[in-house]
Amino acid sequence: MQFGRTTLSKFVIEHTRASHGELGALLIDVAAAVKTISAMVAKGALGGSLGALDSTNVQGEVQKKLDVLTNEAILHHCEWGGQLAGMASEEMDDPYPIPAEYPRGRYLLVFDPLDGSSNSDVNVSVGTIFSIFARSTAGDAALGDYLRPGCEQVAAGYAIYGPSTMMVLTLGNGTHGFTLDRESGNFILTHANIRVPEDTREFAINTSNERFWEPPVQRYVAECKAGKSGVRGEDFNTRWIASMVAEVHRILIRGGIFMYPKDNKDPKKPGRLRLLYEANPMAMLIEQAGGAASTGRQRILEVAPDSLHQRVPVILGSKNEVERVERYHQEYDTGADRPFVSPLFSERSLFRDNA
Ligand SMILES: O=P(O)(O)OC[C@H]1O[C@](O)(COP(=O)(O)O)[C@@H](O)[C@@H]1O
Ligand SMILES: [Mg+2]
Ligand SMILES: [Mg+2]
Repeated sequence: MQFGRTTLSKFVIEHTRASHGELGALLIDVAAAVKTISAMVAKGALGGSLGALDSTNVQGEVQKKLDVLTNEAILHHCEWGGQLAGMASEEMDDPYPIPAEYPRGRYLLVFDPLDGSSNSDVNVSVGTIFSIFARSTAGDAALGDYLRPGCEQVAAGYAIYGPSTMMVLTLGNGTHGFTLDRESGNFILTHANIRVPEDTREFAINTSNERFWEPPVQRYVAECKAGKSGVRGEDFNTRWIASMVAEVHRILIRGGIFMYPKDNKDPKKPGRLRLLYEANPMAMLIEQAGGAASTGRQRILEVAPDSLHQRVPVILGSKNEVERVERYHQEYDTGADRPFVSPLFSERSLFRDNA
């Protein structure tokens, strides 16, 4: 390591003086968990942890061995430090109380321990996503403490386990990327103040769901696909990795739009991604980098959660494209995208034989 470079530890302690370093100490524990997970994931088939278990999580998804192991890694790295009032995760039905032998703090840590876990068996990038809220006092968290809108997050971030391991972090003052230097074991600030380009010609969506999307999303994607020959007048490129972390990372680095929109595939699910530990932290990171994050009808960070594992439509990335998709939703909801047809000439009109 070259001395003088900014490590994640130095950065977070310097930027959390207002919380007397408590939040910084928690983030250092999260970074330690990330290093453990990075080593675990990098072992691949040699680690004996690939493949599925017989169990399902609260969302009815088959758990991978790595889903469970990475969840435990975060719990055990972060439970003892005295900063936390509780934790909640994609892989646990209910919030995790801090064990009796450890002191309580005022922070709540909510996380997706392994995002894109179906990709771990095929050696494609996966990640960890986390979100941090603060209570006004230290003590054990109640369920209601977790149900806060994303605009109240005090920090959010993700780790990406790709060719290199990175942690991307926001404390509400820009979005910053740190690359793991495996020789020294330190995360080094390599991407200060990341900015998402406002325009893009790249979109990411799982097009196998096209028939289930709402018309505004169908309209947007159809226009991108029409390229030079359509209303956009430019060709677009498409990407789908099926790891939200990898998609968001690409968008932070070179722009783009990512959509997992509302669809009618399963009426019980208003979206695929989970609000508290996927959408909210990514929305904060993207907004802090100058991008936008929306459900199509509302800023994600303003959605008031009503349950821990609630799902939400997600449209995020380059500002001008996200705003265009929002406009298409608005035009659809108000009927402004449909030509006006006088009721006199509609199906059952005065001028038709309605008998
Ligand atoms: O398989 P699909 O429907 O394309 O869904 C992909 C999406 O699901 C996720 O893998 C969900 O995350 P988990 O792996 O944590 O359940 C996202 O990372 C990704 O964007
Ligand atoms: Mg996930
Ligand atoms: Mg997951």
